[in-house]
Amino acid sequence: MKYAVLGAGAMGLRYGVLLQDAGYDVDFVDTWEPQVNTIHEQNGVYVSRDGQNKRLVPVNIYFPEDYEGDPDVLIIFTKQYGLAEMLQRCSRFFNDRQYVVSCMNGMGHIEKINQYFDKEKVLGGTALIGTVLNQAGDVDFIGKSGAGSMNIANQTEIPDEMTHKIVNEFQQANLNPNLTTNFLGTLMAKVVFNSVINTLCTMFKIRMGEFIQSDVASKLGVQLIDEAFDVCERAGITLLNTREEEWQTIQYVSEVTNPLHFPSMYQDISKQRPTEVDYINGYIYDLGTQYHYEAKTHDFLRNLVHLSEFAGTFDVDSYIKSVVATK
Ligand SMILES: NC(=O)C1=CN([C@@H]2O[C@H](COP(=O)(O)OP(=O)(O)OC[C@H]3O[C@@H](n4cnc5c(N)ncnc54)[C@H](OP(=O)(O)O)[C@@H]3O)[C@@H](O)[C@H]2O)C=CC1
Ligand SMILES: CC(C)(CO)C(=O)C(=O)O
Repeated sequence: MKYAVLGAGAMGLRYGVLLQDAGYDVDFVDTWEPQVNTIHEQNGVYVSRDGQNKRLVPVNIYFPEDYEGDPDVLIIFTKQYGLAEMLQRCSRFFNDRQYVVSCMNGMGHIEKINQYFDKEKVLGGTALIGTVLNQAGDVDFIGKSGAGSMNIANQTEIPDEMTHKIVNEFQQANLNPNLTTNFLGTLMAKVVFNSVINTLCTMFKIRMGEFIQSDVASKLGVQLIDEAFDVCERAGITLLNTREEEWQTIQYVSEVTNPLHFPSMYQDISKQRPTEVDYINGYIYDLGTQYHYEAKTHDFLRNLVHLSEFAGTFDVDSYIKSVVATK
C-alpha cells in the first residue's frame, strides 16, 4: 500500500523509514520549513540507531501545498497542538477511501481527525518506541532493531480487511503491532504510561533508565497510576492493563527497551518548544473533574511542567536589568 506520513518529525520518520525499508511506498509531508528544506538539500534524512551507524536514507518529502500523491493510508505524527494546522493544510488531498493511523501521545487528536475522516477509517494506536530528532534532517532510532512495540485499535473496535493489511505491513516493518478491540482503553493506557514517565523524566532531566533506578520511582509511578485508574474507572474506560501491569510495562520499557531514551516531552523542553502535558496529565485531570474526582497529583505535575516551560523561555537577563533599573 502507499503511505503518506503527515508530520515528518522523530516518529513520523521512524514509521515511514521502517515501512520504506520493508519495501512499501512512502511519502512524507511536513510544515516545518527547516526539516523539508534540509532533507531536500541533503537528498535524504540521516538515520542512526542509538547514536551509531549514521546513514543517509533518501526520502520524498513535501510541504502540504506541494503534495500531489494519492496515498491509501495516512500516518499522522504531529504534536497534539500542531495537528489542527496540519490537517487543515493537508485536507486538499484527503478522500473518503483513505485510512488514517495515528499513534500520537495524549488525547485530543481523535476528535480533530474525525472532522475529516469517518470513524470507520480511523485507527488509533500507541507506540512504545523511542525516537529523537537531533536536528532538522537527522533522526536517531532508540533501541535495537525490532525492540519496540505498539498497540493499534479501530475506532469502531471492529477490524476490517484493510486493518489486517495495515497491521501485516507494520509487522513487516518490524513495528511489532498488537491489534486490540478496546479503542479508548488502548489509548488511555499509553496516556497513563506517559503521565508517569514523560512528565517525571522531563522534570528532572533524566533518561528512562535513570528514573527506573531510583528508590522512589515505584512510589511516584504507582501514585500517578492509581489516580489515573480511579479517573478511568469513573469514566467507564476499561484500560488495556491492570494497575500492576501498567507499572510493570513502565519498568520493562525503561529498563529493557528504552533505557537511554529521554522521553519526547523532555526533548520539547530542551528545544524550548511547548510540551503535550495538557493532553496527558492535564487530560487525566480534566476527565476526572467531569466525574467529580480531582486527580490532584496530575494537576500539580501539569503545572510544574508549565513552570518548567516558562523557566526555559524566560529572558532572565532582561528581567534582571529591569529590576536593577527600577531600584
Ligand atoms: N519521540 C518519541 O519517542 C515518541 C513520540 N510520540 C508522540 O508522537 C507524536 C509526534 O512526536 P515526535 O515525532 O517526537 O515529534 P517531533 O517534534 O519530532 O515532530 C513533530 C512535528 O513537529 C515539528 N517540529 C519538530 N521539531 C521542530 C522544531 N525544532 N521546531 C519547530 N517544529 C518542529 C515538525 O513539523 P510540523 O511543524 O509540521 O508539525 C514535526 O513534523 C507526539 O504526539 C509524541 O508525543 C509517541 C511515542 C514516542
Ligand atoms: C517514552 C516513549 C518512547 C514510550 O516508550 C514515549 O512515548 C515518548 O518518548 O514520548
